Amino acid sequence: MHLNVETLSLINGGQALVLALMLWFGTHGGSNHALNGLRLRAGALLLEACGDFMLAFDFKFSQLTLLLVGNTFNLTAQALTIVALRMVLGRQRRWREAVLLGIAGWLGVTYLSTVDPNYLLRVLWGSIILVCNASLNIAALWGGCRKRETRAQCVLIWAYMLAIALLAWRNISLWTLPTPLQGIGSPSPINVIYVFLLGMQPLLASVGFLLLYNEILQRELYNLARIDPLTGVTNRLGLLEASETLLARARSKRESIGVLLIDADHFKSINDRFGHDHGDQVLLELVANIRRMLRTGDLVGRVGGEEFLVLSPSVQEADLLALAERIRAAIEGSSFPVAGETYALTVSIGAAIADASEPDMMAARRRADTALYEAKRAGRNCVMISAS
Ligand SMILES: Nc1nc2c(ncn2[C@@H]2O[C@H](COP(=O)(O)OP(=O)(O)OP(=O)(O)O)[C@@H](O)[C@H]2O)c(=O)[nH]1
Repeated sequence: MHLNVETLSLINGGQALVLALMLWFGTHGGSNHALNGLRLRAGALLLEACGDFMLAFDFKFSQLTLLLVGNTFNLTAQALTIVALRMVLGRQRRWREAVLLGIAGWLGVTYLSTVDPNYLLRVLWGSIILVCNASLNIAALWGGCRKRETRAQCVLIWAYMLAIALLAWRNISLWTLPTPLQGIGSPSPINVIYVFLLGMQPLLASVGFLLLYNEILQRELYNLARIDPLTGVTNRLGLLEASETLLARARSKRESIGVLLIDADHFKSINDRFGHDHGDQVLLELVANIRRMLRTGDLVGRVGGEEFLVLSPSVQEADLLALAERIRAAIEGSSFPVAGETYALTVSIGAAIADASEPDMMAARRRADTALYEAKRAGRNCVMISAS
């Protein structure tokens, strides 16, 4: 089968246009950085389509117009794609690098076409710009690749690396030919792979964007279901899951887990006196105080209202009591700013140890609850531990 450049460009342009419309109309109805990134990618596809259509109808344009305008479309599309990817990932946009790369690409190609025409060097220069492009995208994706929940990022990094390897292969194979210019259009394996992937590029990159977007949505949903929106700490569901994970780890190490139930004393009076919004601010301050007292590996979550749970792995009773006492004293010693006044807040704490042999954490939670009840009955602002 023989396809000329015009036909290939028409197919590519049509593909990019359809994808641009799908992405644009399929992402309306909301506004956040990831959705805006997808829309920017739609804009880039539209420019790619314009560049391809110019090539498809090249007989309508002069060589110079084709070169200058066509490259402006393509290089702007590449720059927009870099920024769009960063937006989808929630990173800083960094327009400057993307724009500078586009300008360098445009100037280089223009110079090698008009001032000092050299087709081979132009191919090399275009490849260098594409490699820089791919590298900027890899840099944006890099941070997440180590985590298991960012598999789409890893896939995209591999895809960009493969693109760099192919560009290197194509250029090395061209430059090592006795007559490199003739090799550019020859049906060698690398040229066939290159043209095939170049043709699929709008589709492949768009699928990559959607995979990333899907992954980001999954992560947001996961967090929304497990994070308390007011205080930003783990909620009940998150605590339940974390409890099981910690217990499984404790079993394997034959260690125990400390459980603390922390409840603010007379919190209702804050709401009654200052209003609910100020009560919320006090809760935030309370969580910050608790967090400051925890070791790495300890977990704090909100059980509900003004009650918090701390899970502290690998502790004995004495360590747990010391931790609870530190938290209690720190809160008693802090002044909580409320509506221009300072409020002296105290907490009552019920403590319990979950033994590694326990089937789940529920029994320890209940014991900590009983101890908390005793602390309240004993006059509040104190720590009680339950017998295991
Ligand atoms: N501001 C605010 N208040 C909350 C929130 N959740 C629960 N509360 C309030 O916390 C108060 C808890 O009241 P109580 O259960 O009577 O407990 P308390 O006043 O702290 O008294 P003791 O626990 O017995 O010391 C209620 O007034 C709830 O409205 C919240 O998210 N924000």
